Amino acid sequence: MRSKVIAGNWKMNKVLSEAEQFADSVTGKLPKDDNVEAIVCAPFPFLPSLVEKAKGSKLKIGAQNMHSEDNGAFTGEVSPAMLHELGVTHVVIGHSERREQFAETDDSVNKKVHAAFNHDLTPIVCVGETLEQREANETMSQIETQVQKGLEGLTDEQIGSVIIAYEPIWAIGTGKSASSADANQVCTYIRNIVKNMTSENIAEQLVVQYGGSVKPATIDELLEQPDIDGALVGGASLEAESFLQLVEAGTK
Ligand SMILES: O=C[C@H](O)COP(=O)(O)O
Repeated sequence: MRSKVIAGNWKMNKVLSEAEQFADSVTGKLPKDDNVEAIVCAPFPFLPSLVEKAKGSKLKIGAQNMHSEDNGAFTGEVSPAMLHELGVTHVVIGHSERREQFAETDDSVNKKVHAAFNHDLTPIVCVGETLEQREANETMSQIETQVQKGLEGLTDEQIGSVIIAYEPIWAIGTGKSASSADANQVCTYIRNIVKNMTSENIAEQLVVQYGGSVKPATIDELLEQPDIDGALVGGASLEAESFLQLVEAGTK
């Protein structure tokens, strides 16, 4: 059985003291259940302190982006090796905000996914359609392109350990979540794309999350769906109490 994976994506929020307070509030209270994983993907300056505070707890710490190269003349960038040495375990790749505002493409996403595996980081690969694409019935073709290109050239074993986050762009930060049935339909489709790219059983290992206005009040219904294995959560992951409720939902 696949574990449920609840990942908070703090985006560009909090200052270090608030991040540390959050870690102090949640680390001792996370459920011991092995069937749920809890991750916080935080801004770069918080990572060393959060990794330290999460030691010995169930909380894992992720980054929200990285460069695909190991090092070089890339002013302002952070490499996968830097993240790995800090003790970061996960990295969000290709979030729609990065695709839209920082010109990330399926090609750069693919390079970063390979780089993540080269440095023992688990990539959380974001895919999703705009409202215009949904209304034009282009959701599935958009998702198919993003998944196929994003995972191109990976081994079956690597594909089986990727986390894919399905995040319809119109649902992000809008308070307007996809219905659980609609979200599940796309997550099933993602699993089928991966089934066609890999050998037997790999797609069954794949963790597919839903993201987009997930709240403690809506997570149960989402996690009851057969192909939704967790959530990538922005706003509702910022408060310790709400994050704990989301992770608790993964134990049910
Ligand atoms: O990465 C997280 C998503 O962009 C969802 O953000 P949200 O939960 O604030 O809608």
